[in-house]
Amino acid sequence: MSSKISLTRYLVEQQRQEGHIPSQLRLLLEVVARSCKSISHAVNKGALGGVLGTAETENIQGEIQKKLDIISNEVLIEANEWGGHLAAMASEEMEGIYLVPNRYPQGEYLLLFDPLDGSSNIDVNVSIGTIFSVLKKPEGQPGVTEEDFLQAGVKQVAAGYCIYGPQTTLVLTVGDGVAMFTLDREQGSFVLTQENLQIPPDTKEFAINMSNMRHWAPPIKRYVDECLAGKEGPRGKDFNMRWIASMVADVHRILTRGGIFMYPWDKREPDKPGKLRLLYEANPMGWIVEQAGGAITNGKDRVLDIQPSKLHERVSVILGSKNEVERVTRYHAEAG
Ligand SMILES: O=P(O)(O)OC[C@H]1O[C@](O)(COP(=O)(O)O)[C@@H](O)[C@@H]1O
Ligand SMILES: [Mg+2]
Ligand SMILES: [Mg+2]
Repeated sequence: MSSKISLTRYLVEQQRQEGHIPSQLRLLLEVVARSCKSISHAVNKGALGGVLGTAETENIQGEIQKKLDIISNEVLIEANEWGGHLAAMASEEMEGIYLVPNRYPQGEYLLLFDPLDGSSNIDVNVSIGTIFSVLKKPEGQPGVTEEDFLQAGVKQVAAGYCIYGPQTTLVLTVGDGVAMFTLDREQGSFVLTQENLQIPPDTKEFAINMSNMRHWAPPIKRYVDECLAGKEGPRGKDFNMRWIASMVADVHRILTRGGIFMYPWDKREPDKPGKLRLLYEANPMGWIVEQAGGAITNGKDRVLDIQPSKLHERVSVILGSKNEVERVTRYHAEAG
């Protein structure tokens, strides 16, 4: 790239030329990006910053929190409660919604996030990330309630993630394709490094936690069995497998070179639709994937059309290269 375009300049251009980003949303996204930069610094310090290890507390999902889960949550809350033009926030790490202090006029937006995705990888120095989704606060009433957050993924006005890996990279959509920004540590700013990302429709790479194979539903087993059969099987080609156990890292790979990612329903906890959370994991990642020409379903329906019924709702996720996602979804339909 000949001239460096910062995230700020990119957003200003989008606002001016395309009319996609109202100024309040632009400022909000800049605050989120600044928070991700702080989290990235904390991740980089690792043991030197005292951020590794477990905090000995549980979140609402019954998961033991890591120190970095809590630190990242605090960074996002503190930065956005004063600077983000928000009415309220919701997070994987908080049971209820977080109302920003009263101000006039009240912020128009709702921010949802998974402050630290891939927690099991924190202490082993493997890529982790932050996922975020922005909704508009429904009009017509002064306060904010949890119901205001229960909007289908198609209503998102911005979505993104930041991956803390060998590079810190922020990926963003406001509904006009997907753009990628790399953190320039010397300058301290995110610089545009790719625009209009496209996921190839076909792939030879799948991502699923294979240790759960015995618990899967038949359509998932059928799909993976066919991949494993390789050239000699019905697909007539060999497949490769990757499972990083950080959704951000698996999705980032798929955005870069294609692939399919699955965290489906399984028999371990039959009453749960899946492991991943609809509002702050599946919906933002799903919108990014769709904006890059990919697809996301829960095996049956498009995830972005699901009407949520609770804040921490879980969902089965099949996302990535379009033809592969359609195949897995068809296998579910054929199995009834
Ligand atoms: O350890 P498992 O069961 O393979 O689960 C891995 C999945 O869990 C997650 O880590 C869940 O996210 P959190 O770390 O935010 O709870 C995903 O990022 C990842 O895809
Ligand atoms: Mg997560
Ligand atoms: Mg998390």
